Amino acid sequence: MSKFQVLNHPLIQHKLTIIRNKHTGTKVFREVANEIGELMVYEITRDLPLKEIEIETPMGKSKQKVLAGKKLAVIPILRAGLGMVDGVLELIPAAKVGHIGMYRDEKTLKPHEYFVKLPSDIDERELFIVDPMLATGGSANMAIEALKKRGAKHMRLVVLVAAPEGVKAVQEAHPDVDIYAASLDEKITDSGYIFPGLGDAGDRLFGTK
Ligand SMILES: O=P(O)(O)OC[C@H]1O[C@H](OP(=O)(O)OP(=O)(O)O)[C@H](O)[C@@H]1O
Ligand SMILES: O=c1cc[nH]c(=O)[nH]1
Ligand SMILES: [Mg+2]
Repeated sequence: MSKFQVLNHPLIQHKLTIIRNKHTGTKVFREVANEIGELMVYEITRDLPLKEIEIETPMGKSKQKVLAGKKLAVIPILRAGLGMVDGVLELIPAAKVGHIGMYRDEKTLKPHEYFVKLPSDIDERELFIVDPMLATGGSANMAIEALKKRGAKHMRLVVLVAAPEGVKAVQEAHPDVDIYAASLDEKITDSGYIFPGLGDAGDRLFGTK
């Protein structure tokens, strides 16, 4: 069974409340969603490997730590996942970015894949799949399948708001994929939205409603 972890850092929780608020407009929503993405990646990269190199400080030679150069990639699930990418790249600017386009049928809630473009060495990279919302888990599961089909081996799913149903669905289908969320919310409503959630993340990010 994969790990599911809620990142309880006070800054993450405070910022999540800002974007949950229906009175928060597109500009602030976009800024704060990216900030949360950045903070979440800070929290989950604590296990990145380091190596020692020799450098020279103004005082003389010394062995010091740098990242060991593990290859990383950020994979936003379009559209809403785009709202976390810039935040992630603030901390890991050398990461490659792969895109997976997915939309959920409003009636059936079933996901449909419409675009996949990934770094060619996807099989060598540790992937951070980002999407603000994990509701039924259908979109995340289809994105993970699309990645695995193309050779991806190591990936984690990073979401802002998760519903219990979505966490269970991903854990059952992909026990090798750890899930990180800023919140585990109560439920999915009859219309397929997470409650209390934050509404339609894509529409709020891009102002399409
Ligand atoms: O867990 P699920 O039940 O699959 O729902 C979650 C998905 O729904 C939203 O995308 P949406 O289909 O609204 O597309 P958009 O990002 O283009 O708005 C969201 O960004 C997730 O990808
Ligand atoms: O609450 C939800 C569920 C799916 N997609 C969203 O954007 N919001
Ligand atoms: Mg949407």
